[in-house]
Amino acid sequence: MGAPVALCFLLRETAAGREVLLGRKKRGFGRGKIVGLGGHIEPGETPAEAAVRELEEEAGVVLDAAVLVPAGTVDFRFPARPAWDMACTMFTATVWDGEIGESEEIEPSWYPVEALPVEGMWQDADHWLPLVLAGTVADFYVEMAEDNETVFRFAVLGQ
Ligand SMILES: Nc1[nH]c(=O)nc2c1ncn2[C@H]1C[C@H](O)[C@@H](COP(=O)(O)OP(=O)(O)OP(=O)(O)O)O1
Repeated sequence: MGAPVALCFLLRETAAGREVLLGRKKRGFGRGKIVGLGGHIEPGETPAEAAVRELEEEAGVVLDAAVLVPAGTVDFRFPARPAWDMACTMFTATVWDGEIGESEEIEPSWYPVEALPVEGMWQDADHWLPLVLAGTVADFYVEMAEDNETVFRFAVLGQ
């Protein structure tokens, strides 16, 4: 299993349809890519606690762990670079506080769920993110190719 990370997708209803909060990574791993908000789970933290902490650090979002809705997991594998392997626990939330804003790490933006910015995301995101946002709770498996960019294998393990 890879390093434990937690992500939380905020969802809001607008006149134009449902939108999800994603962010452009400004530094570090995946720099330049549009990603889910979240990050590494620190020792002693639950995935929900990590999601709450990361969303505040990255985008000023104030969440109550009790409102997080479990949304499955993704096992990210990078066989050519195993140090990048990550075991990701996901949540969604429709209730939060705080003023959403940019941090040194992430530039957050709302995107229509029906028109995700897949061109700017990791190439695997198109396989699992639409399912997650449609409410499918599953354990996804993503294995990247030698180039660490294209998808070698994708599987939905449990629903
Ligand atoms: N193949 C992949 N597809 C994808 O869509 N997101 C991926 C991915 N592999 C990793 N990620 C995401 C999950 C998570 O949002 C991010 C890794 O977290 P970060 O490196 O941003 O962690 P932290 O916020 O803890 O950063 P630091 O504080 O800089 O360590 O990369």
